[in-house]
Amino acid sequence: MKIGLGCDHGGYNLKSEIIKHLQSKDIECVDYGTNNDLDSVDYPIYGESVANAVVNKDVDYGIVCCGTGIGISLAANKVPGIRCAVVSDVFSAKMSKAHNNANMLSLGERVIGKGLALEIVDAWINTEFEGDRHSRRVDMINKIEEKHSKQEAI
Ligand SMILES: O=C(CO)[C@H](O)[C@H](O)COP(=O)(O)O
Repeated sequence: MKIGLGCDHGGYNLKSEIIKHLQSKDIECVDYGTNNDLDSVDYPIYGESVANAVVNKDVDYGIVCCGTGIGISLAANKVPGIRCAVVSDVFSAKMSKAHNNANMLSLGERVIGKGLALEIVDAWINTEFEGDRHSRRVDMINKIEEKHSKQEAI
């Protein structure tokens, strides 16, 4: 499994811990920045970079972090094909994969501690999409995306 990771300054420390954790499990990580917590940067840049890597299949999944996990997930979710879930508990992490087939996970460094964040990451990585009725609903989300991108082109 290959995971792309990205963050702004507010999520840099958590992203670094997640990379260390994943690498200790021999999971390949591609880091799309940012590279420190001192320089204030704009989270949409990093949300979009990781989202592009996921839709282009450069990586299998994306994990992004900012202060709350919200802004960077909003940016990632603007890229067609991305389902990025902001998660702060283990149950939601599992469900975001099992029911929503989330291909990106977003975490808030200013919201949850490292211990919980790593448990969330493990739960998310180790949960499979259940398909069945959930496929129909994910397809419906994709249809909404298609409908609105066509409207944009008019
Ligand atoms: O959580 C975030 C976006 O959802 C950002 O990390 C946060 O807004 C950055 O704030 P600041 O520039 O004050 O450090």
